[in-house]
Amino acid sequence: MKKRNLYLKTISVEEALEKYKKVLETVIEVKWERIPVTESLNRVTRSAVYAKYCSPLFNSAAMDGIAVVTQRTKGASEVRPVELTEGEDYQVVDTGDPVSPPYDGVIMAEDLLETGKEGQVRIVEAAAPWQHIRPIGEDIVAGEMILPGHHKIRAIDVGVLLSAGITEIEVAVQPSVAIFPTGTEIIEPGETPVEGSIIESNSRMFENLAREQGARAKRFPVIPDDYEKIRRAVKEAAQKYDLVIINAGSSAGTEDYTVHVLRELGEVVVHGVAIKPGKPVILAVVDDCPVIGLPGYPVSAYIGFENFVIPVLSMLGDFTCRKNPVVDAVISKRLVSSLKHREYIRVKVGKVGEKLVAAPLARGAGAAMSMVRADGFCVIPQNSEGVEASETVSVELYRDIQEIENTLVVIGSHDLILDVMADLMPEVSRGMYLSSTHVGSMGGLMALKRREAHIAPVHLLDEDTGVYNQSYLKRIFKEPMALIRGVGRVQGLMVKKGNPMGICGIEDLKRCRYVNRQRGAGTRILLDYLLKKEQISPEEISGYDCEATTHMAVAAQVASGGADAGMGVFSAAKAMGLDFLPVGDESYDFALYQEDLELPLVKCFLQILKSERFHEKLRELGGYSWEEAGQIVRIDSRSMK
Ligand SMILES: Nc1nc2c(c(=O)[nH]1)N[C@H]1C(S)=C(S)[C@@H](COP(=O)(O)OP(=O)(O)OC[C@H]3O[C@@H](n4cnc5c(N)ncnc54)[C@H](O)[C@@H]3O)O[C@H]1N2
Ligand code: MOO
Repeated sequence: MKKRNLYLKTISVEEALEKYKKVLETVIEVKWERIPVTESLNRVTRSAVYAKYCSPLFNSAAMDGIAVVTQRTKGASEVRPVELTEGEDYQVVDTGDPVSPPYDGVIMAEDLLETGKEGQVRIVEAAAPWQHIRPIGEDIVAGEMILPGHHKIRAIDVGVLLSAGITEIEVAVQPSVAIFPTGTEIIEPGETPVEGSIIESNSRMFENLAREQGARAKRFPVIPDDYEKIRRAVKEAAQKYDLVIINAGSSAGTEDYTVHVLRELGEVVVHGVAIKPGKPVILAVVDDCPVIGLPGYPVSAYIGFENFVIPVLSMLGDFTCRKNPVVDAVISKRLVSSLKHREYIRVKVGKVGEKLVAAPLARGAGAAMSMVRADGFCVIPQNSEGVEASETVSVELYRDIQEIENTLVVIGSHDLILDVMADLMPEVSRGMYLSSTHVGSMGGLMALKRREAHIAPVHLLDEDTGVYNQSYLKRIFKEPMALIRGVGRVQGLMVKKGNPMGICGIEDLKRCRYVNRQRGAGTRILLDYLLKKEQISPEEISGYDCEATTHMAVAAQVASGGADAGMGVFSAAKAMGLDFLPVGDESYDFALYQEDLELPLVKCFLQILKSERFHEKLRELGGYSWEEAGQIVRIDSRSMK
């Protein structure tokens, strides 16, 4: 068996960083260069910058009008106007023109009266000395400090530097970063993947993250898992670049060479940090150059970059580490975490009433889409076992709070139409968004009850009446509720193309591997109802306990051969190229408090449901009906008693 590389994961992020910084302080230093001010945006000043010239450079008119000898305007009033003569008492000036002795004040053009004579004006109010004159140095005085050292130059700074006569400035050299993706299974984007190929993506994410920080990044082609090739690349890059990032091969795999290479070439200061995702980070130094090994999984890679690469770039480029705003939010479901590490859980955040609500997304280190969907990270500290639903947590935001406040929070049963609606929301009403989290119909109603969602999409069959949704709202809520009618949709069994198992109905599930939905999902309730009708017990279904949380996840499981059948909507089967055997029609509606019907976000939602654009999309997806979409059913539980 090939040698594995077991690493420690007990050191905290802070300890690891401190240890690394201590070593780096002895080997790296910020480099400086002089550049034109016109190209200095976002660069960092070395030391304080002082004005060369005053601004304004001379006493100047602040208004269009005439520059006057104020002494001669004395006593002017409505009853005793004063007439002034050009060349003697005044001179015509425009805003910004110099005003020099004997002139010592400016009268605005609109305060001048005609006398009918060329070169003469009449005034009815005296001018005070220095009136409407910007004195020399009013804005900037020569010798005054304009910017301090270690300051990131902004657009306004560029303007002021130039007005003060500064054309060149000494700034930190932008750190240069070499990025090496590694892995024999990794192919370049655009190449055709075969089984086992992974399309290279991390290096491009690093490249852009580094640029966002103000560094210069050079991305190299993928290096296969070959000790010698990796060694040569790192050795060479460490001579030429300020920082080297080597991606993947950081953990315990038989072909994870990174740490061995770095040990041979230099010093590995840290391997493994108590952080999840991102554990197998490597912090090393080769020939006085920091070399950081980041894990291969995209989320781990991102978190490793934020926590370790950015601080090192800040040391190299004299940047201040950018910090995302941290807010308090209520977590929408229980989260269990290990005591051993700090965990970064991606969350969607929305504002319902006065509180911010964070809904956790997929936790896997490979779930890059969870980062695309997320509005921030909920950070569960090391030594914490997790948090209960409705507890307050800290969320590090990376989306604008204003956008979050303009987001309709939809939590409940999943359907592909929610993605379509989220796409249409800003199109129908600019600046409005929709975020959806999928926890099943009952989960959605519970979120609504805790006032953590605006809207809960539901499809819950009342087994006694055969009517969908209404009886559940009456039973669960005391408040006046409303049901916005959504779509009718066909539920059915999804099976592999050509139906190789010859599945015809519920009875046939007894002889195949099934993939179920999670407890509380309407689709699962429908299955239970159908099983009961056919007098089949869940134990007779192999895979009854195997759960997926969305229609698409069920369809993907069947498509990949992980299961023979699963239940879901037609559109999911179509999207995954599966055969579909209808078992019934159901109503997929939206529950909310009646008082929320007036919210602008809800009005926009209603508008979408009734729009032709939306119906067109439903037609494309297939398997839906929408005659009643957008109709409102008011449900008042008291009135039924
Ligand atoms: N026995 C153990 N196995 C693993 C451990 C462990 O402690 N013991 N740690 C796990 C953890 S945690 C992580 S994170 C990963 C890190 O793995 P590596 O850094 O060694 O990376 P690889 O195994 O080469 O790749 C992981 C994954 O990421 C994909 N990948 C790699 N490079 C790229 C790229 N440039 N762009 C996109 N995706 C990339 C790669 O194909 C793999 O799917 O190790 C666990 N294992
Ligand atoms: O560190 Mo790994 O990123 O936990 O999955």
